[in-house]
Amino acid sequence: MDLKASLSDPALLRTDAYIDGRWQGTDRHLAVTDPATGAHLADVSDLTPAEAERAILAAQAAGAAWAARTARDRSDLIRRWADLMMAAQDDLALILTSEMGKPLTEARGEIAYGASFLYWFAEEARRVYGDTIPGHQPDKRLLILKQPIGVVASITPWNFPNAMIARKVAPALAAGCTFVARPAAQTPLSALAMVELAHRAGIPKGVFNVVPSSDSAGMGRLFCEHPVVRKITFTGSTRVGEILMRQSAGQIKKLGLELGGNAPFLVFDDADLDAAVEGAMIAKFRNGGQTCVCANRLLVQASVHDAFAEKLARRVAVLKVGDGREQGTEIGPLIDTSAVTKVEEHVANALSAGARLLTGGKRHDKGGSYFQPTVLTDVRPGMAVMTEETFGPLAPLIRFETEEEGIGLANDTEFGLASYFYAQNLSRVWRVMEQLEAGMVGVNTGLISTPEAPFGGIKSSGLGREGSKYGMDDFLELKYVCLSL
Ligand SMILES: NC(=O)c1ccc[n+]([C@@H]2O[C@H](COP(=O)([O-])OP(=O)(O)OC[C@H]3O[C@@H](n4cnc5c(N)ncnc54)[C@H](O)[C@@H]3O)[C@@H](O)[C@H]2O)c1
Ligand SMILES: O=C[C@H](O)CS(=O)(=O)O
Repeated sequence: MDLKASLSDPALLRTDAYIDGRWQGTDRHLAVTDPATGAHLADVSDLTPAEAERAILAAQAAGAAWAARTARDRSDLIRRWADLMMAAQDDLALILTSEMGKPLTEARGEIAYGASFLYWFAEEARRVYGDTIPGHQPDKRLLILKQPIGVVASITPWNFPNAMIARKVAPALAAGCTFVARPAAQTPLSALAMVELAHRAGIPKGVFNVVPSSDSAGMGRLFCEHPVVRKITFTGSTRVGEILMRQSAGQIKKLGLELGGNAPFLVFDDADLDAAVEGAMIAKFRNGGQTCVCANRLLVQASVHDAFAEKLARRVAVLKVGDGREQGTEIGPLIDTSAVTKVEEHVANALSAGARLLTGGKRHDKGGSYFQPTVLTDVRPGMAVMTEETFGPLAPLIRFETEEEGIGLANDTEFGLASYFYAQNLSRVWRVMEQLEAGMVGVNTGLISTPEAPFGGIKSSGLGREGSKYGMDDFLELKYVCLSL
């Protein structure tokens, strides 16, 4: 498929780096391929860390003027950018599905989700309030100023190639910071289309820069070790988050870490089972199971287990697997064949230890990186699916007897990002929500992400929050002024 010819605005398909307001090519390129077909989509500039440093210096040069603009100015520019993103929703979704694989309906949803962070922080920009504090002496006046951190660098994953950048760049620019984004090498086209639209919106040169690169580790070291970069905002695995923490410790660099998950999805005996099944379908199979907040373990109270398992397996068995561009596709290809191998290994590990297959369980007949949506039951502690993030369309069911046992199983993980449970008894709802060790809890819902709410986790799932009124604080420094009259 000729992606550029398929766009109503072919100029959105950009392949060079965007630094200091200019498109800049290199003599090395990284190939972007279509996970649905394996077809070559584009060759994108592949920057070395030395070349990417130009973006850091451009962001530094642009910083003072951007911070000096009124909040209203920054707000208007960010909102105009969001308007342009929504006007280009179909093209941006086609670019996203082509490089990442998710169904077009979900890609369109991601563009709206990404834009919603721009709209949200366009408003928050104008509400960065300081404080005055009653003085400790008659001639003292105490002030609190909130000022932008400075140059921010982002490293983001392939699974939400628009929204994961939008959720970071929006508060950063709203706060008066400038930004250098290094997108995942698998999905740079979405980031480059975003910055094309930022350029059209009038975001000044140097404020938002995008540096594609296949040198993940090298770019990480550049951001961690460069003194001009004052904050790194990372979304990805806990493994890499730990590397970045170690690498940036020498400069006490501010970090925002949105890391791995292992979300429990509890179904109690007083749950509405039909609602729980629909919630599980969203929480488990959205983006083919390739989201950090996916239900990784489905914990079902024994008395309702068989009824829930039968309903769920029936729904999963008829999910339409295919190219994300085909009408009606519900499950696209996984990002690559190594992702398929991981799902296969989790299924084999569970079956060999006594789990039972209810539906799916194998690579899809379509070949490539397609996998059958799968439900296992009789899963037990000690199996890989209980401790590792599967990141694919695999729903493992685990029985539990008592509420206490269910909560104990849910919390038995190093992670603490999202969690979900279905119950109707009000006292139980309060008990469970208070005891779950997670940054986010969905009660009788499988979809919790929204810009109004703080997104983030505890334990090995990360540091900080993105979105909500709390999301601005991560891009601001507090300055205390003691004024003597
Ligand atoms: N908490 C969240 O909001 C969130 C969102 C999406 C994905 N994730 C997590 O991300 C993981 C899946 O995404 P992934 O496979 O792309 O994760 P990953 O950690 O392998 O890669 C994430 C990004 O880091 C880069 N990277 C890899 N090694 C690096 C290094 N040594 N130094 C600097 N950067 C490096 C990658 O190129 C990519 O751009 C899962 O664990 C998922 O839970 C978390
Ligand atoms: O996995 C990445 C995203 O954070 C998931 S969500 O769309 O924000 O829920």
